[in-house]
Amino acid sequence: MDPNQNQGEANVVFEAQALVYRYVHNYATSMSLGCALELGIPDIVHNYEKPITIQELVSKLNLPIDKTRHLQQLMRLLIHFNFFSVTKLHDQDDEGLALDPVIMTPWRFLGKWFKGNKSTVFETAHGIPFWEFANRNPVFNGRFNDAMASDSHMMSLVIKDCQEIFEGVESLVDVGGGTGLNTKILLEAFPHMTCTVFDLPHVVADMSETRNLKYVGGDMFSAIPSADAIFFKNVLHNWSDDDVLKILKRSREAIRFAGDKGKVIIIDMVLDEKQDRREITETKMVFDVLMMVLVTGKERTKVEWEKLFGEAGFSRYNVTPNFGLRSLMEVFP
Ligand SMILES: C[S@@+](CC[C@H](N)C(=O)[O-])C[C@H]1O[C@@H](n2cnc3c(N)ncnc32)[C@H](O)[C@@H]1O
Ligand SMILES: C/C=C/c1ccc(O)c(OC)c1
Repeated sequence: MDPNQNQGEANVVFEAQALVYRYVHNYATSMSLGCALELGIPDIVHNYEKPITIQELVSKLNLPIDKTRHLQQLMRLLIHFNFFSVTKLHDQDDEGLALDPVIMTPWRFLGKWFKGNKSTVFETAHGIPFWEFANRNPVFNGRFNDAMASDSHMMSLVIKDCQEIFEGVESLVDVGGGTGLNTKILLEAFPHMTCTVFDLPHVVADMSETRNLKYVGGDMFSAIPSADAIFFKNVLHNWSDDDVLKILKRSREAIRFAGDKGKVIIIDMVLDEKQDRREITETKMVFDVLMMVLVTGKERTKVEWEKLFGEAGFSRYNVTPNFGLRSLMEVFP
């Protein structure tokens, strides 16, 4: 037998093993990252006046001195993954949510769900759907809403790049607007606007309103308050095509009296395997499956979005990409 051929076969096997090891142990990266956040490492590294040494980090963290080399191991992994270049981890407090047992447990039920007839994986694991769970568990509800709000820093960047999209708008409803941080940021840039944050009653209970910021509790499948612009950020990817169609039809009704000014503004992911870098597509596909596991949602390609807009009776739309993972879509009646 040709010894080279044997070696070739061995290589294929070892390559396959390395690939499987890499992904089957992916959670080690998540958990190490979670540990760094739990210990408050990003803030210490960021606030230190010069590059920090492991010894200094150990003493800042008040860790037992014999943990020094283990911290070195943890940090080597995280630095290898670039988490500490350009203060990436600083000011981002939403990653913790992904490691919450409420979010992680359903993954163990994915196979069972495939074979069963529950509508979501989350329900297979927890017995009730995601939004119902949030409604019944104030602690998780608070944690989830805070994590969602921490993504709002992207809103100031959106506003900076998309002034003209909001300029003619006099009234806006932020549907599924959570605790309202996105809307507050929008109102800082456009103080003449009148905004309504519309979300489930348990999310908007006890929020303090101002002259031009109101909170309304309700169900977007029943009715959406009227305005010039209906805004959805990170909402439609939570829902199936049938559900998005219903929500879009409600949105069309809500802008019925706005005339030429009426439009729907959507910030969500657009899958684009051809244009996006491989890692970006990877992250979007992970979110796609995450939406399948937690709720009844999915991520969509431009063609899939377009089909829904058409079916809901809208006549044209445009897409502004370039917000990292998210794009902004304007949809017109
Ligand atoms: C993923 S969060 C997005 C929050 C916020 N828009 C943001 O970008 O951070 C989805 C929101 O939809 C809300 N939601 C779920 N079902 C709803 C319904 N039937 N009617 C109105 N809002 C709903 C949830 O309570 C949650 O605040
Ligand atoms: C861990 C991340 C969870 C998450 C992120 C974005 C969403 O829209 C969402 O809705 C259920 C959940």
